Amino acid sequence: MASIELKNVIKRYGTGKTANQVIHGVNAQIKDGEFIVIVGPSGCGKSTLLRMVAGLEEISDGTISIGNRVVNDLEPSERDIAMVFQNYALYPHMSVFDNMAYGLKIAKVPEAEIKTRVDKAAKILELGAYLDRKPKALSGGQRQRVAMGRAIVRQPQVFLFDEPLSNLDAKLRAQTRLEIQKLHRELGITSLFVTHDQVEAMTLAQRMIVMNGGVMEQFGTPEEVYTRPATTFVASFIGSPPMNLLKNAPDAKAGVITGVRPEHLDITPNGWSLAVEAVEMLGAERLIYGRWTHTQGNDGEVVIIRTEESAAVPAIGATLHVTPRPAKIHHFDANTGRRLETV
Ligand SMILES: Nc1ncnc2c1ncn2[C@@H]1O[C@H](COP(=O)(O)OP(=O)(O)OP(=O)(O)O)[C@@H](O)[C@H]1O
Repeated sequence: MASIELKNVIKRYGTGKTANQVIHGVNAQIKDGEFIVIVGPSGCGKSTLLRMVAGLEEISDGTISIGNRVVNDLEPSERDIAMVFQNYALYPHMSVFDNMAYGLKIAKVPEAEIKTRVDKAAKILELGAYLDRKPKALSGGQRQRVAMGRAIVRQPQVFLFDEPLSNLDAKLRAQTRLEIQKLHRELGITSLFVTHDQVEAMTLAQRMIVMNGGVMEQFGTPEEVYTRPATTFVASFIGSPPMNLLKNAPDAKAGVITGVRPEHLDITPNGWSLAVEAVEMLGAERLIYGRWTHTQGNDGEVVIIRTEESAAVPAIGATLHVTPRPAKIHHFDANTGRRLETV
């Protein structure tokens, strides 16, 4: 097992005038045994970051260390990592056993040792009954587990996961998420897990790196990221529906964005005045969309309120008053998007 350190890591594709910088100086210290999720929208650079740790992409500037050893110039095979890909990358003509054993055979691990390690991984992943099958005779979830098994048997210092769950349906994704958590509890191997799915990030991460446009916007526990987002981007990316980010709240100061999550707005006799535009029933809860009544014309700003499904349903067009819970109000600089601690 090992810690991982990223120091001012930069990635450029191309050179000279055509160079395109896609990672803009990422700094992060990952502790030995931590499970870290890198999350962000498509194109934000999360795969590039992971592939630089893996050694599949060159690092343009900065350093990456694994277990106190700078790995910038090391081949992937020298980094003591194992990677699980989105498409599993299994060999179709090999049995499950051989798929898991392949890397060890190449590394000339003795046969008895290979068998011990594959059997142990198969037991952990409940693949024991499938060792003779070919990948095509497995379900998507089972293939996924074989891909993980292949990573486990290598006994690496670090696991790298690149969207490993995105080919699974919603139910299997939720189930595999739990299996990955269990695996991490049992093996305790430092892990970096890339996803664009905020629910996956929130549920799997001990700490998460939120990326946007090649910049690390925040690095913190899911709780920190949710309760104290560092920027308007993080506030709107994590949480569904997203945090209301309001320029026109009645009590707002110029240049300050007021942030409040839909669940932190209470319907009260007085308070912010909104005209109800739509109501959505989501099962256990209801979303109400309201537009300011105090701004002239249509400023495009809609406030979302989350209520319990048992709460009274307002009529479309009715005026609704809501009050944000004082301890749950956030403020952001309208220019930089950064969190303001005092307003
Ligand atoms: N080989 C390449 N040459 C030039 N630009 C690239 C190359 N690979 C990736 N990029 C660019 O780098 C940026 C980051 O890509 P990356 O694949 O890391 O994003 P991502 O966050 O993993 O996205 P996704 O979730 O869609 O996979 C993108 O703008 C992409 O177009």
